Amino acid sequence: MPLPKSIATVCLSGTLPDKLEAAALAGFQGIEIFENDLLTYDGSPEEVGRMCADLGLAVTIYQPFRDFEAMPEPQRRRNLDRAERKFDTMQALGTDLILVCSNTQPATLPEPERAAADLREMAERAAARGLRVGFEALAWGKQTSLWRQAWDIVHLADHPALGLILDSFHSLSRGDDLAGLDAVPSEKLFFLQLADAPKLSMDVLSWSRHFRLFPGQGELPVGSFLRDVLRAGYRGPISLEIFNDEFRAAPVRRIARDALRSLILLDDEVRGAAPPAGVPAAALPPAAELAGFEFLEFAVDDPSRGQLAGLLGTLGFARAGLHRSKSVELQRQGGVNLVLNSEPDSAASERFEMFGPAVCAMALRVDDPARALARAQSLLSPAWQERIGEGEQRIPAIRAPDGTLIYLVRTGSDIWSADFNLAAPQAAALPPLAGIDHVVQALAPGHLDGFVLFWRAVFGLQADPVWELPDPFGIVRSRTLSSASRSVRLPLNVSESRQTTTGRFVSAYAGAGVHHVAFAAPDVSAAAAPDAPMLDIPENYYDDLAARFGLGDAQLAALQRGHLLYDQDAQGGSFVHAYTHAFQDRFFFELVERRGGYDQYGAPNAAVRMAAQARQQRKWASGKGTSPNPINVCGSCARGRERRASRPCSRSRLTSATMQA
Ligand SMILES: O=C(O)c1ccc(O)c(O)c1
Ligand SMILES: [Mg+2]
Repeated sequence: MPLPKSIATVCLSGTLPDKLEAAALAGFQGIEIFENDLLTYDGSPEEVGRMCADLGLAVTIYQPFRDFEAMPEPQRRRNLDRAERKFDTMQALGTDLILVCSNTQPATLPEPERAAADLREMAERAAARGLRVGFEALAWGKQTSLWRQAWDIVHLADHPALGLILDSFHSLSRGDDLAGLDAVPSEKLFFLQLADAPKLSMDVLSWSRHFRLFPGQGELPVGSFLRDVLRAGYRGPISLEIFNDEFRAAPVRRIARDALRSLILLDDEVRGAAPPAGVPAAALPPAAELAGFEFLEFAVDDPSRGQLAGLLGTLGFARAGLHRSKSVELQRQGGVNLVLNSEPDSAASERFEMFGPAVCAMALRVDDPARALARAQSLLSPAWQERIGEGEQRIPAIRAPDGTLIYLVRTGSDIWSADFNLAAPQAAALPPLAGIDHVVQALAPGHLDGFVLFWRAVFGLQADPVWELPDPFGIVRSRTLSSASRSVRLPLNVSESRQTTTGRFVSAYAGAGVHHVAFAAPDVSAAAAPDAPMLDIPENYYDDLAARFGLGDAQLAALQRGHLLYDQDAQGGSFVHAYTHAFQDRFFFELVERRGGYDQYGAPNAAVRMAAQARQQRKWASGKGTSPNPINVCGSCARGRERRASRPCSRSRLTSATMQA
């Protein structure tokens, strides 16, 4: 049996009914009613209680009750009167548990005995109505800020209707752990709130109120926290309490689904390898073993298909096959398969019509597609059944949060000969590419955490901490996901600015999508044809390289000649890479060579790349230079519709932003 799952209304956006409906729809069994959500709602607590019951949601807790314990008179008496009124509210809502968070008032007395006496009195009054009181240490509480202090008070008060509430954020943000929790009788563990967060150095109150994340999105050891709580005998609901500015501004159903996905994953992780005694083992199918990308698929129309094939040709790609029945071709270079799809009335054409040329699907090599699909479904990612023609094979698929199709291909299987007329292999013009090294996605603001969770949960990828990359027109935040074997690497970029290369891509594309694809080249300096449209890198960059790494003149000259960028890691590994110009101001390609176990992405070079792209973009926009890819972009709104000169932009004047080739 999975643990019962609950969520606090404060995690979600919208009105109280919106929040309740979204929580129920996602599949939660319980809801914490956050006081502010009730105070600002214009229905009675009875109505709210009925709404919850109709939606099948148990009201797990009413919270918070603030600044209660250890106050001098006359506040002490007033607080007890206030408690009685909240008991009325609880009874109307249909919950028996209230959360008292530790007092933050400067006037709180430093007397645990007084705190215990007050909480005992409150619990006595609660018990008279069949209600219970749980005490939680806020990390910034005036006298009580650690769970052990809260427990000492609860222990001292010694009332059956008074217990302890644990909140992972308050403990983990302080670097505290749960050593000693075994000594707390399990019936005294009244409730458990879970929250993750990125590691930030800031005051803990602001950190808590704005930057909490769902478990699995941040960097706190929430899994081992939960494991310890279960070991101590807690068997109540696990409840999310996330204060996050982005979540409160996002569509409520998306966030509610992310929330439940995070708890399903956490529940599974905790019960996976070594479930605490008496807790049943995990039930999710294990994550797939990934063996890289079988292909990426681009949505194109006929003209852009030819143009894209042209650009790919400069990197040594050649047409390796045509689909038997559809307007689809396979471009191949060594171990890289790219599918160009211009079939009308398909998922690809739908994407193309909305956004212009774009990656519409990726195929991952997995050890067991059926198991990978079952895991995805358990984690709230339903199967996607793409329309297929008669006699064509069906490849299991799901959709990423941005709608990109993710095909699940059995490692080592041949998916090509059945549906494609394959050309006889030709002598390659350039040394073969080893494969797809990484695929970078640009996300709209507010989408990073949801994407991280999706990839971590469904495919078991690991997430690195966030990097901040300076674009000339704003900051790009980047977080990389990768499989343990590093066969799949997915950096995710997000930018608040619409002017950064990430921001311009996202606004042109009206959402998220693949922004660049990096190919693994055994020798980057030989991986592009002389006519490949490679991004110019300024001389200053090479001067700095010489200074930073002490490279010899010949090596520097070779790097500069090839428009190559360079990085080294502390272990002596190095990275040589180069970028193409963007295709139709959308996505671009990178060639990368990893030497000596280098495991990063050349982040120190990102600023140089983004500045070069911005410079190139301006050149084209001002009519200087020739874009390798003909495109008309609307100067003011930069939307995808403007890809065709013949179709004027509905939102503003169409300007020919780049020269026609
Ligand atoms: O930020 C707060 O005030 C607050 C209130 C109630 C909680 O349970 C909590 O963890 C934090
Ligand atoms: Mg809490």
